[in-house]
Formats: sequence, structure tokens, C-alpha cells
Amino acid sequence: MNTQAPVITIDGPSGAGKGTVCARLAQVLNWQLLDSGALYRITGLAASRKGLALDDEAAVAAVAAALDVRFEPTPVGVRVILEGDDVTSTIRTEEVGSLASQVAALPAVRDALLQRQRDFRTAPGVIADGRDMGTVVFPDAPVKVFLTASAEERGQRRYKQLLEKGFHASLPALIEDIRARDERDSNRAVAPLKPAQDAVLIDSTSMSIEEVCDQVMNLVRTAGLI
Ligand SMILES: Nc1ncnc2c1ncn2[C@@H]1O[C@H](COP(=O)(O)OP(=O)(O)OP(=O)(O)O)[C@@H](O)[C@H]1O
Ligand SMILES: Nc1ccn([C@@H]2O[C@H](COP(=O)(O)O)[C@@H](O)[C@H]2O)c(=O)n1
Repeated sequence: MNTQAPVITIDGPSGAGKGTVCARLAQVLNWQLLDSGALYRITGLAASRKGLALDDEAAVAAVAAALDVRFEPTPVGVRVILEGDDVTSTIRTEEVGSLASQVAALPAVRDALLQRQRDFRTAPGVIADGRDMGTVVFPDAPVKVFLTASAEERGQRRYKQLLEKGFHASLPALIEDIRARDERDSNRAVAPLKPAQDAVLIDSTSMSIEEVCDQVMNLVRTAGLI
């Protein structure tokens, strides 16, 4: 019997709705939230600010291992402080998403971040959002979801999200970006984006956020976690 705190893993491509669904479920269940993508984003940003070449595996891994980062919960979300600087908005840009996806392809960087992610596994449970949560980080998770949607739908969602934040964006460029990131994430040698063998696939292309949350909550109930 596994005596460790339970884990719900939600993996999938960019814009599928993982972050939104994980944040809602973490709030409803009052469980820990692991936003693993934020760790890769912060590593990419920190390495770039230090002027490192993003393919300098040893140097970027050293940055990942020694990240001076704090996650501060606030009523409107988690504030991210990197070396004393509030980078909450900066790490959400498409530019930093691309830096993240480059450093995430380096095996030594993934190794450097592995234990930091596993340390989120504390009672009463953790909801883990990423690309390899169910395959590598928490292979024994009792509930695993692979959440996806068409690239066009994900591009539309990202487009709407950026416009709402007051940013200018080009829909075709966003869809192209999403496809490039999918390609890099799915074809890298280590921890590629793919469903765990025991993951439940949810295609959210024509589903609302509420419908996706309900479906995951049903899996959580069926697994006897609540
Ligand atoms: N089922 C849905 N229907 C409509 N909009 C959605 C749905 N799920 C998420 N969204 C919206 O799509 C946008 C992207 O969602 P979110 O950031 O959760 O995706 P993600 O999978 O975490 O992406 P990334 O991996 O790049 O962080 C958000 O604006 C969110 O509100
Ligand atoms: N478990 C993970 C999480 C993320 N990545 C990489 O980081 C990029 C940014 O992730 P977001 O979820 O914040 O968009 C993503 O494109 C991946 O390259 C990862 O490799 N593993």
C-alpha cells in the first residue's frame, strides 16, 4: 500500500487548460499545486539573465539546481520572486515559454529539478501540472490525466488570454508557436510529452473548463481519493 500523499497528475500540450484546471481543483480540494512549467520558465529566464547559452547544459543545470526562487501565495494567485525580483508576469510571456522549452530539453536540467518537484508531495495531496508528471515525476500517481485540445483551439484560447491582458498578438503566429513547442516537447530525448500508459485522455477542444473539472473530479472520486 502506498502511504505517500496522493497525487493527481495533469499533463498535456501548451494551452490545453492544465494550469486553469489544476488551480481550480487545488482550491476545491485544498491540496498543494505544483506548476512544474513555472520551474522550467524560471530556469530559462534566470539562465538568459545570466547571459548563458541555452545549450550550455552544465551551466544551465547549475542555475536550475541553485534557483533562488520563492512562491508567495496571495489572494489573486501565486507571486513568483526570482532573486528578489517579482517575475510573476514576465515568466508567463511566450518569449519565456520558448526559453523554458529549450532548457527543458537538457537532461541535466530535468535531473536538477526532479527532487524539487517531488518535494511538493505533502499531505493532504498534490495536483501536478506539466508534461512528464505522470510518466517521470510521479509514476505511481493514482489519478493521471492527459489533457489535450486541437492546436487551433489552443491558439484561440491563448489569443483571447493575451488580448484580455492588453497584449497585441497574431493568431496565426500563436498557432505556429504552439505547434513548434509541441514538436520540441514531444520529440526531445528525455521525458518527452506523451500520455502515461495508465493516463485517462481528455480532449477539451469542445469542452468548457467546468466540464473538464467535473470529469477529473469524477476520476478522483472513483479512485477513492475523496
Ligand atoms: N476548456 C476550455 N475552454 C475554453 N477556454 C479554456 C479551457 N481551458 C482553458 N481555457 C483557457 O485557455 C487559456 C490557456 O489555459 P491554461 O493556461 O490553463 O493552459 P495550459 O495547458 O496550462 O498551458 P501552458 O502549458 O502553456 O501553461 C486560459 O485563458 C484558459 O482560461
Ligand atoms: N513538466 C514539465 C513542464 C514544463 N516543461 C517545459 O516548460 C515549458 C513551459 O511550460 P508551461 O506548462 O508553463 O507552458 C513547456 O513548453 C515545456 O517545454 C517540461 O518540459 N516539463
